[in-house]
Amino acid sequence: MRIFLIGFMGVGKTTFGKRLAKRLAVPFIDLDHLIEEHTGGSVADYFATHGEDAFRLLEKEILQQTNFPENAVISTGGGAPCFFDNMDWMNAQGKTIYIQMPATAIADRLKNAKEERPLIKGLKGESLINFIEERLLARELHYKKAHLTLNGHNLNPENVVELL
Ligand SMILES: Nc1ncnc2c1ncn2[C@@H]1O[C@H](COP(=O)(O)OP(=O)(O)O)[C@@H](O)[C@H]1O
Ligand SMILES: O=C(O)C1=C[C@@H](OP(=O)(O)O)[C@@H](O)[C@H](O)C1
Ligand SMILES: [Mg+2]
Repeated sequence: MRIFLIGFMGVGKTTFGKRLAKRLAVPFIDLDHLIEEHTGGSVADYFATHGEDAFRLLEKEILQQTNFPENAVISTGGGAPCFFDNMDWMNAQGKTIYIQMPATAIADRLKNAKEERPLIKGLKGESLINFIEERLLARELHYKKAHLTLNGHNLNPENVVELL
């Protein structure tokens, strides 16, 4: 089975994706990592040099033009499902799993992981939480189209296996 993990920055898509892939004994693929292989630099560098619009175009191209294995766990960047027809595309190509967490918990997770995330780099405290709350509200329209929703607080590969 081809599984796409989606959800806001910091909910643990990359971390949990690796564990889930290991449990299912299938390859793990991170979309941001594919983009970085393609550009030869970091996502943060790409944002800084080319801006978000160019990143979204590239993200779509890499997502929709990669021949993902039939059996794989793919973690996506938090914005990927929210641009172009990426969410419908993923829903047609595999099983989509939305990892859900409240904004305050996401802010906690992101406190020490901001540098590599250009959208939140300069934010802290209330302004970080406010930014996450606003974006999450808009993005959930897309995230909620996922086949399955999991609580990001207690992710366990065993539970997912039972749901598949
Ligand atoms: N289950 C977890 N419990 C606590 N911290 C976690 C957990 N999963 C991920 N993290 C931490 O949260 C941050 C974001 O995780 P990451 O997997 O990169 O999320 P995403 O890919 O969704 O942005 C990292 O610092 C990571 O170490
Ligand atoms: O939410 C977003 O728009 C982004 C999330 C990041 O991935 P993670 O969700 O893995 O942090 C990365 O793709 C880029 O910084 C933009
Ligand atoms: Mg990630």
